[in-house]
Order: sequence, then structure tokens, then C-alpha cells
Amino acid sequence: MRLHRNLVFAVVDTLNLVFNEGKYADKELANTLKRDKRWGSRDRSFIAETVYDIVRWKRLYAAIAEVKEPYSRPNLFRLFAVWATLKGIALPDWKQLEDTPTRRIKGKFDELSQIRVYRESIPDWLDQVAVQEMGEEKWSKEIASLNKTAPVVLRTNKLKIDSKNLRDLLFQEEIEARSIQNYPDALVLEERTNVFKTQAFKNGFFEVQDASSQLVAPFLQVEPGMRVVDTCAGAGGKSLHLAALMENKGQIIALDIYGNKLKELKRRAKRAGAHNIETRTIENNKVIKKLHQKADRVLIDAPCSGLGVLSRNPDTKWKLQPEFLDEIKSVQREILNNYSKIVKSGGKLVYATCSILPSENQQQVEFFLNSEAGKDFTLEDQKIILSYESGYDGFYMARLIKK
Ligand SMILES: C[S@@+](CC[C@H](N)C(=O)[O-])C[C@H]1O[C@@H](n2cnc3c(N)ncnc32)[C@H](O)[C@@H]1O
Repeated sequence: MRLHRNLVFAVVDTLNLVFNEGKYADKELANTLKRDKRWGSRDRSFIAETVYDIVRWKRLYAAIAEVKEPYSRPNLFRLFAVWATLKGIALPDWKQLEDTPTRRIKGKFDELSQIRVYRESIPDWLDQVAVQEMGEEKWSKEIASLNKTAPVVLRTNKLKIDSKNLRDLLFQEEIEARSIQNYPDALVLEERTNVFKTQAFKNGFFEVQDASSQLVAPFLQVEPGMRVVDTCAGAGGKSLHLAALMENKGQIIALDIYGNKLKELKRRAKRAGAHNIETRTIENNKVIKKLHQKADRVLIDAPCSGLGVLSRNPDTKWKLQPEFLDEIKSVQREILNNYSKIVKSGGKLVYATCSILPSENQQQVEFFLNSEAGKDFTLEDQKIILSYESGYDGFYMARLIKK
């Protein structure tokens, strides 16, 4: 592979924003990719994959390169040189890459790969928390899996098309996808590509949604005609799926504390042809009180650490702080306590997260069931989805039934 100067510079510029200015990798990457219209799909893939790789392996590469944060521009080039050397890519004779100690890089890689926090590139505190909660063996396997590049998974929008026809349509647009067992609406792309520019996407035939996430809406056991409240709806990944499962019949009330996310949900619902979703911003607790005991089904897709989706957002490893983890757990407890009141007698509640930590998952449900607000609920079923077992994101979901 020949390295192109403007592509490598784009990588270094993006890394600077992510590492030194606390920006999110996905957003910065999207901005970077708009920079030059002449870049083809290979150029774009090179930039995206290289940025993600270096973000993912930051701790390992920084130790090999012997550089410390905040990274100067020469240090960012050193990180890049480590990446390229480990990939077996011949380095060009640019002055930014002068004096790269190729042999020492490989030796240090072998040495550091013996130690989990370097091999898997994770902060010490996070490693300790995860070992304490999951045990050495499970955590080692899980973090290795979460460090792999995530596949692109689509959810067929059954309001408009079935999976087979969607697959054929995508094939006509030169995109190959395959179905996967036990995920009835899912199609996995054979090769990573920008699906948002396809006609099939513009027609609302699919959404991009990980396979594990696609298990949440069916787990709520909705039926056409029900009243369903999606309490942490965000931009509506699960609401849209619920609308499809309910065949557009009944009512979905999508709530979130951020109105701008609900606006995006509205846009997506329009494209998807989902007509039974109403959005309400939670400006105060009156919004919740009005719904007390009104819903057949309630979904709490709770805000969480995001540790189950590290393969999609590797920068979470560096942005997540122990204080935030404590904070988010108390938000989860509060949300469960408060929003469970929306369920009517005989109704069901699903609590879900994209975390793999028991303290955000089964322990939160146990805490709730032992609390005053949870006394009328019983646990009907739960799924603990680990990435190394499923091959997709780490997720948790529990279904509770109200007396
Ligand atoms: C895991 S995300 C939801 C993802 C969304 N359900 C989807 O499928 O696309 C969690 C959401 O909870 C929202 N949130 C955070 N605190 C909240 C609260 N106290 N009440 C309701 N929503 C909250 C966040 O804005 C975020 O959109």
C-alpha cells in the first residue's frame, strides 16, 4: 500500500481533535470526510479505518511510540508510524516519519501484548472495574471482542419491504448483504460502505441498527393497537422498530429530555412511514405524571456507559470517567423508579442498556425490584448479551411484569 500525504494529514488532523480537544471520533471523522470532494471511497475508508484503529489502540501505540498526552503534531505522526509499521506498510521518506525505529516497534509490541491493559488498550481503572464485576476470564474475552471492528447491520423496515426484497434492491445498488439466523429483520453488509446514499435508504426501506439492539423491541412483546411509551427514545432507533412490529396500529409515545433528538426521530419516522409515533419532550415531571398507569408497555432504553458498543465508539474508552459511571448509575435508578409508574396493571416494562457491566444491568433491576416502586413488579425474563458470545454489541434487557 502506498501512503498518500493528504490522507495521512487528514488522519493526523482528526486525531488531534479527538485526542487533544475531546471531540467525538465519529463527528470529527464525518467533518474530515467532507473536506475533499475528490476523495474516492477507498480514500475515505483509509481515513476512517486508520483514525478508528489509532483511537482504539491509543494506549498501546502511545506506549510503543513513547509519547504522552497532550500529543504534539510530531507525536501524532509517531502514533501513525506505529500503526503503519504494525500493519506492515512501508513508510515513505517524509520528514514527519523520519527516524521511525521500525524494529523496536515490533519488539515493544510483542512485549506489551503480554499485558492486558496494553494489549487491549484500556485505562487501568476501567480494567479494574470490569474485572471486579465480570471476572478476569469473561472480561478478557469480552474486551478482545469489543476491540474488533463492528460489522454494518441493517434493520429491514417491515412497514415497507421484506428482507429478501431489500437484499435484492441493495444488490442492484452494488451492495452485498446477508441475513443472519435468529435476527429476522437484520442484514449484515459483506463490506463496509456508505449505505445512507442509497435509494433504498432514501425510500425508508431500512435503518442502520446493530443486531443486538434489534432484539430489544421484540423483547417488549408489543401488539398492534397497544399504547407503548418509549421513555428514552433519543433519535428513535427502538421507536421505529416498535412502530413496525405494531404495524402502525396503536400509539407510541416517544419521550426524551432532549427535544433535538426527538426532532430527528420525527424525520426518521417520516422516511420510514411510521405514523403512530408521537413525541414529547420531558421538560418537567408533569409529562411523566400524566402518563402514570396509562401504558400497556414501557421501554426504558436507559442512558449508560456505552461499554457494550466500544467496537462502534472506541473513543468511549478514553472519554468515560469513573465519576460519570457513578452518576449514570444513579440516573438509571432514578429513571427506573420514576418511569415504571407509567406501566398499567398487567402491563410490561423492559429495561435495556448497551452496557456489559452487571452494576448497570441486572443489579439495577434487582435494586428496583427490592424498592417501594418495584414491589408490584416481577422479573419475567432477561438477556445478558456479551459481544464475544453473540458476535455483535454487548447489550442487556430485562422484562418485568406489573401485578
Ligand atoms: C441509549 S440512548 C437511547 C437510544 C434510543 N432509544 C434509540 O434506540 O435510538 C438513551 C437516551 O436517554 C436519554 N435520556 C437521558 N436522561 C434521560 C432522562 N432522565 N429521561 C429520559 N431520557 C433520558 C438520552 O438523551 C438518550 O437519548
